[in-house]
Amino acid sequence: MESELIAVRNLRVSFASDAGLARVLDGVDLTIGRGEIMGLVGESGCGKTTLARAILGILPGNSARIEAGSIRFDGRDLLAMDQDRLAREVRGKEIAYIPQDPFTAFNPVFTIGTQIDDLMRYKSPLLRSAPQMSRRERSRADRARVLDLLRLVQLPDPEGVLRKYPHEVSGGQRQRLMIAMALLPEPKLVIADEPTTALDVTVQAQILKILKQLARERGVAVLFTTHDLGTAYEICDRITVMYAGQEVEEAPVASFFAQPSHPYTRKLLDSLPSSENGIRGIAGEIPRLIDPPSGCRFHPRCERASEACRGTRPPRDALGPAHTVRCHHPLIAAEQAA
Ligand SMILES: Nc1ncnc2c1ncn2[C@@H]1O[C@H](COP(=O)(O)OP(=O)(O)OP(=O)(O)O)[C@@H](O)[C@H]1O
Repeated sequence: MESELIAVRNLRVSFASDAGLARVLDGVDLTIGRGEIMGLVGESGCGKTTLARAILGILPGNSARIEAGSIRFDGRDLLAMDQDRLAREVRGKEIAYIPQDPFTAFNPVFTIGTQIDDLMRYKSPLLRSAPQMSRRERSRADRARVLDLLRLVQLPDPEGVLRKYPHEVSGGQRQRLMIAMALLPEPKLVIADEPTTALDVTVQAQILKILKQLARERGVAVLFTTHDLGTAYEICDRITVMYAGQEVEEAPVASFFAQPSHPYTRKLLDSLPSSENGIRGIAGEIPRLIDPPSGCRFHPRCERASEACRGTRPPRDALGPAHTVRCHHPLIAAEQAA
């Protein structure tokens, strides 16, 4: 792994609901290196979006509670930072966001150009790198950068696109716009939350290729959440697997597919559709997060589970320099790992 950009440690987040307190993140650890593309995978409801939102500092204030943990980003603890400073200096600047549904991210009553100009007024990297520039010079320079980036995300007729309203461009074009807008402030980390689920498969592949290429060229790290292991294989350097609010394995892509160590990772891989097995689900059910299983939350669905798994959550064991697993009975032990 490159040098560390973000380190989430022991993050605990609960949501209050009428049915009780749901422990949605239960002591999550996650590390992403500079310029690294990290995939966050796991079944629906395992906490991927909640983790992404906690990093962005946009958990719903009325129901979510951060109970413990730290999020160190480029030398600062985001959870200890003043909320206004976080909004002014970090969110949308150093950490950018590409949402699942690009349509709701745009305001329907303004042209795309107006919305990009507004973004640049507050988030232009020139505010930092060339503070002496007049506003007019800055907006001219920003406009040139915007057009360059729109060409790089392969939008036809970039000038024309800027004059359009969000409903006048296709879903794929809106998502290309979101990638360009996320990269404009020159962030260090982009959080892409299932950025292509709303698109058809061919457009998905093109967009992911563009995201990967631009992130690589600019040395931007990406946290990429997805249900789809095939997509994670295509674009990620490493993959973190979450199960019911706990991270269970973090591995470089090659080891993830060749040497999965956590039984849940193995089952996720076995559930990929194949010509021999068809589609095989994972036996058992995801636990309720209001009264989750003790110890390792996967133990009720795990054939290898023992008393130890019911009793305590396994520690994070290193299998290799960038490969860790939390399991009392891992499929691959440290001495066998590549
Ligand atoms: N605002 C909220 N209030 C109460 N519970 C919530 C809230 N947001 C999320 N949750 C609960 O937190 C859990 C994790 O949800 P989250 O959206 O983080 O999962 P996910 O892995 O991103 O799922 P998906 O892949 O379906 O998007 C779920 O049980 C969900 O019901």
